[in-house]
Amino acid sequence: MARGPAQATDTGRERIPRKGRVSGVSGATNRPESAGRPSLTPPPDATAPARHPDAPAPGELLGAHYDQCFGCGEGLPHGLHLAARADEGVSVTAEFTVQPAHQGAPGLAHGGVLATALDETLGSLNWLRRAIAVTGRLESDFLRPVPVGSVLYLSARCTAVAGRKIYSSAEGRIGGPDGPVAVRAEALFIEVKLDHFTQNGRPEEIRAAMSDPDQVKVARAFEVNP
Ligand SMILES: CCCCCCCC/C=C\CCCCCCCC(=O)SCCNC(=O)CCNC(=O)[C@H](O)C(C)(C)COP(=O)(O)OP(=O)(O)OC[C@H]1O[C@@H](n2cnc3c(N)ncnc32)[C@H](O)[C@@H]1OP(=O)(O)O
Repeated sequence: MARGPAQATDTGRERIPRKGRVSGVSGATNRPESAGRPSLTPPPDATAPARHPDAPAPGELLGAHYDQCFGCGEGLPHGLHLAARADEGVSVTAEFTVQPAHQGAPGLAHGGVLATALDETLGSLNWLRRAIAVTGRLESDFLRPVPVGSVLYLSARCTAVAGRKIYSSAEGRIGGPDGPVAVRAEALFIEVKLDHFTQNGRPEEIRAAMSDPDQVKVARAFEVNP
């Protein structure tokens, strides 16, 4: 894989050498396209991801992790309403129909919305491992424009785990599950405890979530991760 001047630090995040920066151009660097890659490559001691014994069988729907989630929640009219299905191993599929509310240019999906669809699909993989994790890094490629009304056929798989770091990749095809790839992403998710949400989320939503028995059930299922 081509590597630019970015160097991996001992934390896995890359540092751009001073001499690599473009001076005199406001906000610009000559950061190469490959700059993000080092932290998305599993370290040598990474292991293969393992499915939780209670993970849904291949073909089963995973269900939303939170009713108000923009990606998977059913409670938001303009959300993506992504419904991920377990696949073999630690992998999932999902479909997303691009709505007029998701436009960037006339008649085309907004790139940020497509990145969200990839992020959500990747995030749902963690349910198969019963790990609570948040996106640390998401690198997306947009290969084809995605028209409003199209169905994006998404698939994602977890590739490796190293401590709290979870490596995964996803792609979205249009025109059918075997159609051309329109978007793809590689991601690094970081495992967190439930208190990541309870300590950082706005209190009114946290209170509402904690008094919703269905939500508490989801949170408990994560907590009994062996
Ligand atoms: C009953 C009530 C409760 C309800 C709960 C319901 C259940 C919910 C269940 C499931 C929810 C899932 C939701 C999914 C939604 C879709 C996915 C999203 O959009 S998530 C949102 C966007 N992401 C963030 O908001 C993260 C913001 N960032 C952070 O909070 C921190 O930076 C965090 C937690 C990611 C890491 O912080 P640190 O202090 O814990 O850990 P450090 O030491 O910094 O990192 C650990 C390792 O990861 C690497 N790392 C971290 N961030 C990195 C990055 N950006 N790039 C490269 N490496 C990174 C570090 O270099 C370190 O590596 P080395 O262990 O030293 O090898």
